[in-house]
Amino acid sequence: MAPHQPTTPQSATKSSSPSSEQPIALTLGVLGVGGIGKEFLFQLTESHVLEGKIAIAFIANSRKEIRFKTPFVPSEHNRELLETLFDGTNDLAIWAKNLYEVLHVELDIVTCSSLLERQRIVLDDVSPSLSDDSNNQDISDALTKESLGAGNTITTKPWKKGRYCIVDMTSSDEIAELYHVFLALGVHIVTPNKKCNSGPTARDQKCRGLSSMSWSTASWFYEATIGAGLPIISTLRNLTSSGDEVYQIKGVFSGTMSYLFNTFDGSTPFSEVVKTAKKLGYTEPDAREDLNGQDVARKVVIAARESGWLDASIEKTSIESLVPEELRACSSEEFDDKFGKLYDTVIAQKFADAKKRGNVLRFCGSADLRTKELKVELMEFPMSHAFANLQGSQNVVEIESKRYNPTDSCCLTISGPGAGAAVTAGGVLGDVAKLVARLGDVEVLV
Ligand SMILES: NC(=O)C1=CN([C@@H]2O[C@H](COP(=O)(O)OP(=O)(O)OC[C@H]3O[C@@H](n4cnc5c(N)ncnc54)[C@H](OP(=O)(O)O)[C@@H]3O)[C@@H](O)[C@H]2O)C=CC1
Ligand SMILES: N[C@@H](CC=O)C(=O)O
Repeated sequence: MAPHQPTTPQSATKSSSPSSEQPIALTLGVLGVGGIGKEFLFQLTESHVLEGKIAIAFIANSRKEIRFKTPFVPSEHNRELLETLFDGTNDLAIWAKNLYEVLHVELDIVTCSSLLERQRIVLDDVSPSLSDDSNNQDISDALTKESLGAGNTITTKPWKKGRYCIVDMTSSDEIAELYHVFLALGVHIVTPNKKCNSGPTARDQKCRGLSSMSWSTASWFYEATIGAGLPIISTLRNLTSSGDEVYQIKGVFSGTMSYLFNTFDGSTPFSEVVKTAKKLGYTEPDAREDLNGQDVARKVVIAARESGWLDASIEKTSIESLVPEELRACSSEEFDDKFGKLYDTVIAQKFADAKKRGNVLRFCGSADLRTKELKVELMEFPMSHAFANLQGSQNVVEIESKRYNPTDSCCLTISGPGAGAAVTAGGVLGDVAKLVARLGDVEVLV
């Protein structure tokens, strides 16, 4: 493989990682160190409960990767130092330099310049022998259930099968495209990235199959794909796995859209409120993904699939977009420049009209499993309605089922902050903790 370009000295003095003495439960490959990924690493270094159980094999953004020669164990004695090193910069080359010079951690820094290269580097980390293949498609095709065969094992190097987990904190579809390869290799996935579980149904079902079949040891956890750290997916799973029947899920699924309509009162231009939501870390990497309803549509599709409607899809969803037609395909700079000019007065008028009727605006999503309808739309609610009384980035999700229904009792309602680094990274770390608990504290690895 060509892309390996070590820019750090190869022979470090010593590793400060106490890994060789620790009963490591899980080794992580961390993809994406933006708002969520960085907070995830902070929380991991702060977690007393997980301390000493987790090692990190690599940390990557879209351009670079820090590859630890011995999986690195964030621990009590390097926590303060790590927080200082990670603070204030997203530049992996600087992290690598500090980790090497200050903590004497042995590592390589690998540079990649294309998505394909990124895929190859990740596959190389997960299983070096497989990524020597000339074509990723060959690799994917080779890893079908048939070719693996029941009971067959592939030994991932240098980690033992079942003890390695990719934490995907990107929003990349190309990384989602690799999930079935990871799962087929027995590599677990934990992610807040919605691209796979809301994406093409065939791909989603392949991954669901791979993570639930008895011959596969790999798990796929994605609680943070709806409501950030709120227990929405686990609740839907509890209902369906215990025989309840989900009829409908509806609510305010977007932290960004909730913040926008809870905050906008006509005094500050709407486009300025969007910029604040971005600064607060609520928006998708491209805020248009929130404003055009795609992010809510993904969550509605995920909720529907978790409730048993497996071929629910974005294509079947009726979506109202708040992004003007002429700004849908332009650069993000052009969008930032023109959105206010084109849309501020439009939304101010909608707000004023709703107010005259004694109502507020809320951007909602719904999945009706009886009528097979999926909707994302801007709606009006009177102040007496639960959806009207939200604050900040608060989400509210109402689940109507055979057991929880408005006739006999009332819906099951889950509510709380639905976006932002702390709660989302917490949700991701919660999934990692679940995985560690599932695997048990068996002493393996490193
Ligand atoms: N923000 C929130 O409140 C919530 C976010 N999420 C989800 O969490 C994920 C991350 O969001 P957030 O941290 O805000 O996004 P950011 O844009 O802040 O960070 C994304 C990170 O992913 C990296 N990346 C992108 N493509 C690749 C790739 N192909 N390979 C490796 N790394 C890549 C980026 O690298 P680079 O800098 O080089 O581009 C960057 O480090 C998204 O899927 C989002 O939908 C889910 C729930 C809530
Ligand atoms: N952009 C999303 C982030 C979480 O999924 C939102 O605002 O809800």
